[in-house]
Amino acid sequence: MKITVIGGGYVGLVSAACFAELGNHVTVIEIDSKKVDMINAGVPPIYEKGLEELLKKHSGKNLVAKSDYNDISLSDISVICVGTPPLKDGSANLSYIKSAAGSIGGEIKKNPGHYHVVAVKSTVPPGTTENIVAKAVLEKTGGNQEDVGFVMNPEFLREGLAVEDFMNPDRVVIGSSDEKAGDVAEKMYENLCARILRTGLSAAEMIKYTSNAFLATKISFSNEIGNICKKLGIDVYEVMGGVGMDKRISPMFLNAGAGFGGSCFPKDVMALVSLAEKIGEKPVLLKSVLDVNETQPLKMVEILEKQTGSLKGKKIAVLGLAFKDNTDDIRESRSIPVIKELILRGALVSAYDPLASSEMRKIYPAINYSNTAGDALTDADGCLVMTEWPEFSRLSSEFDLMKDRVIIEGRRILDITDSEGICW
Ligand SMILES: NC(=O)c1ccc[n+]([C@@H]2O[C@H](COP(=O)([O-])OP(=O)(O)OC[C@H]3O[C@@H](n4cnc5c(N)ncnc54)[C@H](O)[C@@H]3O)[C@@H](O)[C@H]2O)c1
Ligand SMILES: O=c1ccn([C@@H]2O[C@H](COP(=O)(O)OP(=O)(O)O[C@H]3O[C@H](CO)[C@@H](O)[C@H](O)[C@H]3O)[C@@H](O)[C@H]2O)c(=O)[nH]1
Repeated sequence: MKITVIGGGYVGLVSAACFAELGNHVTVIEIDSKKVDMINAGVPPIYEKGLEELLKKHSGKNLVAKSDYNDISLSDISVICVGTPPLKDGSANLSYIKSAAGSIGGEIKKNPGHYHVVAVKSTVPPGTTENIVAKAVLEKTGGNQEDVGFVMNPEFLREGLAVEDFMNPDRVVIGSSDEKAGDVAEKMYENLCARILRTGLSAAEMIKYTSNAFLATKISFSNEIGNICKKLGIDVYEVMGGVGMDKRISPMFLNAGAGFGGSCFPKDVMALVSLAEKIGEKPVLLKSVLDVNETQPLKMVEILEKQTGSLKGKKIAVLGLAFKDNTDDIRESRSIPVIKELILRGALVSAYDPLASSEMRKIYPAINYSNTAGDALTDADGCLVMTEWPEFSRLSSEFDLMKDRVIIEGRRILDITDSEGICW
């Protein structure tokens, strides 16, 4: 089928490449012309495992990028994948969604009699597809509801594993305004072996927020238990290993340490808090999830300073800048508040990340960036491990290069014994 993907970022580009791999004809509409050129040249603007291979295979054939919205109503479905970043009050900024929906509506108007589905894949608060997207589209089409259907099809991929997650989803949720619209959306996935859940529009929107809030809650819960365990001298990883063996709990997302970063968990929990407060609810638990996550990285610096004494003038190696492994994305990375605190306390930061140094340089141009973990560790008075990069688990003799072997583990990734490193 013919699919138009609006927005060529993490979700849009990965979805577009995977839809092409599934045998569809895909057009990506992206307002950033640099990204358009890169996509058409088969070069991914972001790092994501497996994406380059898919672009090389499909770009210029059944995957094309462009900046204008012309002719999109000739495709069967438009899938909106633009950003929904947080506003100052924590609520989701829906201006990109509104603008994309208006542009789609303008094109649908030019092609009467051709049925087109508008699907939202971006994470949006309940009611958005119906009250903002459909409204913006129908305003442009003059209220013609015959030729258009609406779908909310949330995306659950994780960065770093995006292609794999897209191709092997636990479920595909399709919320729709009516059966016909939902059937068109379901067809996009027909070559994928996936469990499909059909719901209403608002339920699909809420499933996405609730999934992220629940996963973030598991992490903050593990961090709180980890902090208690630490005071009691108990290994929280041993504890959570046992807890996660209960099928009702599952072992996933119970890793304590530096807390959660990324463009989704912090933003989506904040948006849910903001939404709850607007309708007169007191989201006590969700607020605590964010509170625990804010203090967690600073705890690492406090533990470090307890070991090293004053950080003033001390060289501190920060291993890992990306918010998680296998990505160059530093959005809400826990390294950001940690580096800020280290600088405030007078430390000399020496950072290393396999992919994300150039991104972090935009925020902290004055700290030292090393080309290897060994360089960052040489003569260091202390080390903080911030990202679960697999290459860090193989580090060993590199720690001998430190002046003092003070290692604070934020991700429990190192293959060193507990007596050598301090972790949750
Ligand atoms: N990043 C993830 O892992 C992930 C996973 C699931 C869901 N989501 C959700 O998906 C949405 C997109 O996230 P992302 O990380 O891909 O964002 P992103 O910022 O990487 O990409 C958004 C893209 O949309 C483009 N854009 C903005 N307005 C446009 C317009 N009117 N027309 C065409 N292009 C436009 C931007 O230039 C940008 O390239 C968000 O709502 C996010 O919460 C993200
Ligand atoms: O046990 C854990 C697991 C993860 N993390 C941290 O949590 C953050 C998020 O990790 P992850 O969920 O793997 O990556 P994201 O790409 O942010 O994916 C989340 O956010 C996406 C955007 O909404 C969703 O689509 C995914 O389902 C959801 O997992 C990272 O900083 C991890 O280091 C922990 O601290 N402990």
